[in-house]
Amino acid sequence: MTGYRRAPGPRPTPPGPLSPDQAGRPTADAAPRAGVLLSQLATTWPGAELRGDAAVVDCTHDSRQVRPGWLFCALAGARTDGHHHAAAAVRAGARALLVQRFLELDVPQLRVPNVRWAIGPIAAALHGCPADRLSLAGVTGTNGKTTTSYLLHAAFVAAGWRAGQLGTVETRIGEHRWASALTTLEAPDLQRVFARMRAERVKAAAMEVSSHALDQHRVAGVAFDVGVFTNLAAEHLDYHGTMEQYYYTKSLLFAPGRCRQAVVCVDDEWGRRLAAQAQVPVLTFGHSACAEARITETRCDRSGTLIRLDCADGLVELTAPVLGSCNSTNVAAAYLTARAMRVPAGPAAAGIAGCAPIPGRSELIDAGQPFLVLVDYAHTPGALEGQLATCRDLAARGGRVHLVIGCRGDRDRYKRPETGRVAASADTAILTSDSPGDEDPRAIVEQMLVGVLDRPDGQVVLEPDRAAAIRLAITRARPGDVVLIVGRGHETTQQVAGRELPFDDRRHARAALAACGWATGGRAPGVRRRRAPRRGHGVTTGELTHATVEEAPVGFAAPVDEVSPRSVPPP
Ligand SMILES: CC(=O)N[C@H]1[C@@H](OP(=O)(O)OP(=O)(O)OC[C@H]2O[C@@H](n3ccc(=O)[nH]c3=O)[C@H](O)[C@@H]2O)O[C@H](CO)[C@@H](O)[C@@H]1O[C@H](C)C(=O)N[C@@H](C)C(=O)N[C@H](CCC(=O)O)C(=O)O
Ligand SMILES: Nc1ncnc2c1ncn2[C@@H]1O[C@H](COP(=O)(O)OP(=O)(O)OP(=O)(O)O)[C@@H](O)[C@H]1O
Repeated sequence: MTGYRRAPGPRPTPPGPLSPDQAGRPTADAAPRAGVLLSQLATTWPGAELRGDAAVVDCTHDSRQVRPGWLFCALAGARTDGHHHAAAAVRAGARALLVQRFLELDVPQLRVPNVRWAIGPIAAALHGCPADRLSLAGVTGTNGKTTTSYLLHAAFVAAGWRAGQLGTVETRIGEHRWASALTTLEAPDLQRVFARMRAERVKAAAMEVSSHALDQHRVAGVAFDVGVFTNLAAEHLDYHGTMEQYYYTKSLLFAPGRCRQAVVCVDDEWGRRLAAQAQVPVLTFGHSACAEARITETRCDRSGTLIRLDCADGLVELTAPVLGSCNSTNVAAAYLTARAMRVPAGPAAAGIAGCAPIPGRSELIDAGQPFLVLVDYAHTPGALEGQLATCRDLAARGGRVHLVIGCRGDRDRYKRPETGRVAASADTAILTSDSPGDEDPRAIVEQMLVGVLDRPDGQVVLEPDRAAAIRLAITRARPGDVVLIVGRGHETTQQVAGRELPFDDRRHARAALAACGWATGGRAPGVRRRRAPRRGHGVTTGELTHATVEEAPVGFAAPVDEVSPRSVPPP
């Protein structure tokens, strides 16, 4: 994206205090602001055509979000065209429109050739380009974005910086936290958050950048100090079409103007290609011999991961309370990015070492039971393979691994047989539902079965009811075993037949443990209570400042296709 420059004239005042809306986005409260003239915003986009003029105080791409005095940006989408919703936006108080074609509506309008391309820079200009005054890291890749962002955020905090974070799980501004609806916010929401960060004196932020966001220009108007690439594996191909296109979209983060320097993991072919092609300064890292910063050793146990990293700081030993060897590159990415952003080495390492548990990422559920229960967000066959290897390492000698896994509905169907094949290497693979959406969960499980046809009987169990699958895994576990529940991680709802229904793997795991006599503070008869969990583990996480949906009662366990429509407020 080029053609971006700051709007002339006075900067608008920062937005008022934010409050979470129902979808979990921080929203500006209706604080009166002078606003920015449409004619000023017009100068940010070459070729923009103006009809009328008015000062606008904020902007949105969604007519349902409009507040009095805002600019409504009409996006032509895949399902509907924002231009059809402009009249509703005006009725809701929109003072002006950003359009691709002038509309017969009596409000000032700014016409640009493509609203998607312009919306980021215009939203940035409207808020006074707040990202320009933040130190920003953008993390992209198929796996590891969330984990790396949390570790990086912890490094900022350890340096004494006021910090921000944006990603799949939540948005954090200093001590404020909001649950996320998207990995990367839409441009108007993103710029509003940056403005709030500036108003709250945030110095640096770690942000996940999804391929959807890059494709949809959500980060247009943002220049990252550091762009981080973790890895690439087949995902979202029903959106991007091919791996080549997926790679190309990810690589947009590393274009000059979008990031100033790149920190690239070269453990896969895509990272090596990116490092060779990027037109910004690149620091390569990973296990690979060609990496400039090389991980020379990785050790994992129940307390977390330790790596030795041979880098510009010398041979650095880093620990992080994140389980699993897949995290070695996340730890290295966080450290190297923190250093590139001028976090001193000591605080960078200390912050990563002291990072709080990351919701739904190898999260331990500890009710004192003599086996491990892990809830994780693995959703690619490669990530699952890594988690299973970790679980085998964590199991006691002779211990078994019981896996609960499904594949999401309405997307990435091609992953199902391969996921089934990898799943079948667990001692017990319980194939179940995972947010089936409009698909029949049994049909999804059958597609996973294609990959496990050659597995011996008894290891693979079909249980489309996810709650029952979790209970089954936990009742099968013996001392020294590991129960791995993957796919939903931090998520607290799933999509079932057009409805968003409450479901939290962690709650169901705790309920199943309690049903077996294991509960925090309690003790199953005849079994000795394990010692207290080590630092960073066994802690309930994900307690955000609001819930987007009501929770189902613990133990809610109706079969997935018999769940009644309840508890879900409209979006
Ligand atoms: C598949 C996908 O990416 N869809 C995105 C796309 O939707 P779309 O083209 O279908 O939009 P649409 O529904 O036709 O609406 C067009 C426009 O009309 C507006 N509208 C619509 C109705 C109305 O009453 N009023 C109104 O103004 C909409 O707000 C929109 O601006 O354009 C919309 C506006 O930019 C996005 O919000 C929407 O993301 C949806 C919410 C979504 O779920 N995206 C997911 C897939 C996503 O982005 N995920 C990634 C992470 C992926 C991962 O790693 O797992 C993320 O960054 O979160
Ligand atoms: N560097 C990595 N390489 C491979 N697998 C990883 C890596 N980091 C994490 N994983 C696995 O992928 C899962 C998702 O990790 P994480 O949430 O950090 O990635 P993400 O890129 O943010 O994915 P999402 O956008 O879906 O949240 C983890 O729960 C873990 O199983």
